[in-house]
Amino acid sequence: METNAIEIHGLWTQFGSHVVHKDLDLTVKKGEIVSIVGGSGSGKTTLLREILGLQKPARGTVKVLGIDIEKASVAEMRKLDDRWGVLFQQGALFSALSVFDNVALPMRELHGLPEALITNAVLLKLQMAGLTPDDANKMPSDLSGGMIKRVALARALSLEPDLLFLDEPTAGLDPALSDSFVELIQSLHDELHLTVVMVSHDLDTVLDLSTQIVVLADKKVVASGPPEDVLKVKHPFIEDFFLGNRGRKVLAGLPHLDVAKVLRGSDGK
Ligand SMILES: Nc1ncnc2c1ncn2[C@@H]1O[C@H](COP(=O)(O)OP(=O)(O)OP(=O)(O)O)[C@@H](O)[C@H]1O
Repeated sequence: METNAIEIHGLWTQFGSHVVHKDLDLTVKKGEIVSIVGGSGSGKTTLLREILGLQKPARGTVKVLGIDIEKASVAEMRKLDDRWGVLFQQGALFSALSVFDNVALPMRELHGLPEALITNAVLLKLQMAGLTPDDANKMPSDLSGGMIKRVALARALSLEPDLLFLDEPTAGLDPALSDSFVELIQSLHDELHLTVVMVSHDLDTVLDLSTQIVVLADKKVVASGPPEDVLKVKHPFIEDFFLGNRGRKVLAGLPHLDVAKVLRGSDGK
């Protein structure tokens, strides 16, 4: 059985003459919570789209759960679709469908399961995402931003994926909602043994959740590994993003990261 959830080798991405990724390599082991970080335009979302087979790289190979995305047959891609759940930045609920029908949609589309089974599964997914059975009959227009994210998460979990992709999961949430969403992702990861891959600009989310941080810069992965290792890599983006004033404050609240002690020790704060 494969131990890697994702393996990318020699990936090039080009739009016209604009090279976004140049000979990029990346490995994600199963069970990790991975954050992809990088400056604006560094190609984070594009990389996510290439991993999901929504966009074709100019060169290189992308394997997800052992399947080469480019060579995959329609049947293999369908199987992969069943094994991953995706939460895109624009929550993307169908506005004409109730919460229940939004969450049920992937099950109805892919499996033709009996309705009684779907009902039980939808209620369970809603509960997992911190919603109540009463929420099932609501329409998306009745929901707050935080609830929309939770419904979208329930839908991403609908086919019991092994892999969960999240694009900016806490964007647009206030700090309290963001914290509870982070806790939710953590507990889902722990309970369901998911591999989670997310793109995030949010330092708190990245440092609270990640077991692996992947830094995109200079058209490739310049650092990848546990947070305490990545924070020690000397690179201008890493220093700006993690070790500026804001980053130091967040790190000071996370004593489990050794690097925080190192930093506090190094400048006496
Ligand atoms: N379909 C496309 N056609 C042309 N250029 C594109 C296309 N998609 C992305 N790009 C370009 O590729 C680069 C990477 O874009 P991408 O959205 O992946 O970056 P990002 O790291 O996710 O950025 P941000 O943090 O701002 O969301 C950008 O310069 C973008 O303009």
